[in-house]
Amino acid sequence: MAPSALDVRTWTPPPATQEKLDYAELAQVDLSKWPAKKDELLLDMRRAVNEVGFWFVVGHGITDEEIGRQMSLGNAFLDLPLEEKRLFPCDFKQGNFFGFREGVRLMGKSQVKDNAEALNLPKITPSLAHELPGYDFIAAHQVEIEAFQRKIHSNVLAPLLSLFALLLELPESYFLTPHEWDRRTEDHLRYMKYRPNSPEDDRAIGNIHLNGHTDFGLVTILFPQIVQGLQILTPEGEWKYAPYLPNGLLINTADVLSVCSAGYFKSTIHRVLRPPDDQVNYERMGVFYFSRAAHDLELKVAPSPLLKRLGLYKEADPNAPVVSGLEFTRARVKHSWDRPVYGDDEYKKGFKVGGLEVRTDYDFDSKAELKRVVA
Ligand SMILES: O=C(O)CCC(=O)C(=O)O
Ligand SMILES: [Fe+2]
Repeated sequence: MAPSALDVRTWTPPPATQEKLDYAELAQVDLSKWPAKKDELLLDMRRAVNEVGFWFVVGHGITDEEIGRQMSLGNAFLDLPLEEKRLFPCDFKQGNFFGFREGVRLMGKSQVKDNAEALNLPKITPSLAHELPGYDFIAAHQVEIEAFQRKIHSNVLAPLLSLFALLLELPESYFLTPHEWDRRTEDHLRYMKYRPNSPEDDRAIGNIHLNGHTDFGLVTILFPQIVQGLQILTPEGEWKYAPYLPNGLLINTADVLSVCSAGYFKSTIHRVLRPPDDQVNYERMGVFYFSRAAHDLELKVAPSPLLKRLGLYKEADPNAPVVSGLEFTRARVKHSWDRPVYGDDEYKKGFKVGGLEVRTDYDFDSKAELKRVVA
């Protein structure tokens, strides 16, 4: 019998690396303290966001089985024939990231193509039904994908957004209300797979599978990744590997939260390298949830008492055009992805949307330069 959309082979994780890598020391925030031990959790969060800008969330209630099942679904989808995956490509001309992203761009000045592919799925909710890519495979698994997305939203995103607001001494609902489940946002669940490169290709691209970058939304949730490669730029200006923590969700703050907090929450720079030798021949399957700006969010500094005391608050210029979350995100995606070469010189120039200048050059050689950027 021909395989049907309902047949999903169970994905099995490759073995952990035995190599001694230089790992970042990351805080762990236990979300089972939410909301009963809110004050304690706020202290934990303050430490986590101010240290590296990447931290682990534990006690979130999402099981290994649920995560493993999503890895299996993502893996099965990305193993479909290319013609099928190509049915609903991301419309980069419009800065629309929903759909399939093929590994077609050339990496910098090399002749090597991007070795990663991804499928980005909007929240499965009526207000965004028109954005859901119409694959039979997704339709066949829609109910469980929606349930997983909803669980991420209620168990992880909602408490985090509330805690960000409380840290800024804003009403708890400040970020959450515009990003409630049913509201239109550019959030997406992503299945992403890097396929092994030949040693020659990796040499040609300096072993970099994903250039240094920041993420475009409020916060990114990375499900456990056993195949090493992700590196974080620490406040000391050093690239350190993100450790693997079973059932720990890796969290990082991103551009929109940085704009809304005048840089109090840093948009953390990270990149992905060729895996260590004992994992280099495995595919690197990943599941992520990218929280992105609500369509109607105004990109401006929040009127936070903390930011005011720190001298970071700046009232928006009443004559400057208001940039919406939708405009910002679409411009950001278009700038990054609507180009044949990944990370070319045009890309590195950054771009402007409304009165907002967005920096996109995170390729450095010297430690001094790294330090300047993260300061
Ligand atoms: O693959 C990873 O570990 C990170 C991917 C990432 O940073 C991104 O897609 O923005
Ligand atoms: Fe990223």
